Amino acid sequence: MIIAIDGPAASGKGTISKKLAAHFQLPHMDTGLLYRAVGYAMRDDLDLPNWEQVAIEKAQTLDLAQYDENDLTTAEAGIAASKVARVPEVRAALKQVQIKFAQQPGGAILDGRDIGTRICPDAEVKLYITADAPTRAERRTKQLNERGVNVHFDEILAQIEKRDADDKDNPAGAFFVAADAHLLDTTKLSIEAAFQAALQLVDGVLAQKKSSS
Ligand SMILES: Nc1ncnc2c1ncn2[C@@H]1O[C@H](COP(=O)(O)OP(=O)(O)OP(=O)(O)O)[C@@H](O)[C@H]1O
Ligand SMILES: Nc1ccn([C@@H]2O[C@H](COP(=O)(O)O)[C@@H](O)[C@H]2O)c(=O)n1
Repeated sequence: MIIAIDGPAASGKGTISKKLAAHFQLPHMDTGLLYRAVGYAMRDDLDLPNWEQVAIEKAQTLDLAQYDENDLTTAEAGIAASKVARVPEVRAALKQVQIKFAQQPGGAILDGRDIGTRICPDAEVKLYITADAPTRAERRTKQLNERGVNVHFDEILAQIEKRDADDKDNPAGAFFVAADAHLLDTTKLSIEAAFQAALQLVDGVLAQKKSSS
């Protein structure tokens, strides 16, 4: 079974994906980390005249295991990720990694921006997790502050809104709600309530598929 989970920055898709993965005992891939790793690897190279070619080479030779997740989950790495994500050949290289992960026996859960629309268009279940931008910024600010990173709500909100807009109008991307995705707005939900709502949606789709097969 493949579960595809998409949504905007800091919407809680990773949190829900990890909990669903534990529940269904499926491997999980946070595909944003792939783009973040390429962005982080490019941190000193993004001003080079040939930065796109350098990014393509880094994506084609990416070994995610070589990166520390703390380095990848910074606001700066998110901004760099959004930039390299606009290069079609970077997306093509990372698509191969994602498809290989999705096709392992028994299935998988992947979360990102284009999982239901492009990477796994035939996924059994597709969820689109969202929350309003101030709520997402508040959660991300709290997350970074708790890690000792001194950021303010206003700057994080501005970054999230810019990243959402850039991702949505990325001509190389496919960040939109898949026609067969189930929408879940977590703005007013606790983590546990959001997980239970997601689980209910997944169970509902699986029950419907079982009864019609
Ligand atoms: N429903 C919720 N209520 C409160 N906090 C939440 C909720 N969902 C997630 N969070 C918190 O918000 C932060 C961001 O969540 P998470 O990393 O799951 O988002 P994401 O969509 O995967 O982010 P990214 O865009 O970076 O991939 C985390 O600190 C998480 O614990
Ligand atoms: N499937 C994906 C996943 C991510 N991106 C780009 O990476 C950025 C960081 O992603 P997070 O999920 O960690 O926030 C994101 O803003 C996108 O630009 C992507 O294009 N496709």
